[in-house]
Amino acid sequence: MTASDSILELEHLQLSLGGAHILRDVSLTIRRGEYCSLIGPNGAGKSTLLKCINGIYSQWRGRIVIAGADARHCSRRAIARQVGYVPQHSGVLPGYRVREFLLMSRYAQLDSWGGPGQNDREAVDRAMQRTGIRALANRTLPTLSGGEAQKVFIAAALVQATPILLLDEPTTFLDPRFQHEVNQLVVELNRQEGITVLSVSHDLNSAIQYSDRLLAMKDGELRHSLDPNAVMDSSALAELFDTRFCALAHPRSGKPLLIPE
Ligand SMILES: Nc1ncnc2c1ncn2[C@@H]1O[C@H](COP(=O)(O)OP(=O)(O)OP(=O)(O)O)[C@@H](O)[C@H]1O
Repeated sequence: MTASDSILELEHLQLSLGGAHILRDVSLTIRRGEYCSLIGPNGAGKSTLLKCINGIYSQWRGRIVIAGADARHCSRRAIARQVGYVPQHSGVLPGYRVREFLLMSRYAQLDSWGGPGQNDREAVDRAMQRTGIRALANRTLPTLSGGEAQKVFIAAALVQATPILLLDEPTTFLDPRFQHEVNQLVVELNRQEGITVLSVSHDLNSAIQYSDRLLAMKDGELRHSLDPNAVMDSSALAELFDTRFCALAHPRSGKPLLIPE
C-alpha cells in the first residue's frame, strides 16, 4: 500500500483512563474507500478508539495520521472536516428541530465570522434527501423514533461532507427494517460516494456481509484483521468472544453466517 492509498493510520496507539490501560499499542492502516467493521466483546476499547480518532480524547500516546496529516497537530475543527462521527445512541436528545440541528452540525465548514449560508442550507437539504428524512425537517429530536433519530445522526455526519465516517453501533435498538435501511445507506455511501467507513458493530453477520475487513479488538488490543469471506473457520472469532460458532453459507451472498452455539 502506498501512502496515498491510506486515509487513516494508527501507530502504537495507547490510552489510559482513570489509571487503567484502555488501548494498548494499537496499530492499523485503513485504505481510502475501505469499509471496516470494528468488532469485539463489551469493554474491548472499540468506542474509545473512535473517540481518539475524532479528537474527543487527546491524551493518547502514539501516532494518528488522518488523510496524511498528523492528528497531534490538527485542531478539532480540522479533524471534523475529515472525520464524520455518529456516536452511540445516548438516550436523551436536545430539543432542536431536525433542520436546525443539522445546520449546527455544519460547524466545521462554517465561516467563523458568519452564520450558515446558502451552501450550508444546500448541504443540509442533500443530507436529508440522502438519508430519507426530509419529512422530519421540522420535528424536534425528542419526538423521533429510535430509527428516525439514528438517520438524523447519520445525516448530521453527512452534512460535514467528510471523506471518513466513524459509526458507533449504528443499528443497535433498531427494528429489522430500520437496521436494513441504515446498513444499506452506509454501504451506498461507501460504494457510491467512496466514503471510508469504520463502524463499531455487535451485529457480526451484517459486519461480515457488508465489510471489506473485520478488525477484531479485545482487552484494548487489535487481535486480528480478518477477511470476512474467510471466517467460515471461526476459530479467531471463537477466541475473541469466548464462544463457539456454527458457520453456514449465506443463501444469497455465499458469505459466512455465524450462529453462536
Ligand atoms: N472515561 C473513562 N474512564 C474510565 N474508564 C473508561 C472511560 N471510558 C471508557 N472506559 C473503560 O474503557 C473500557 C473500554 O470501553 P469502550 O466503551 O471503548 O468499550 P467498547 O469495546 O466500545 O464496549 P461496548 O461494546 O460495551 O460498547 C471499558 O472497560 C470502559 O469501562
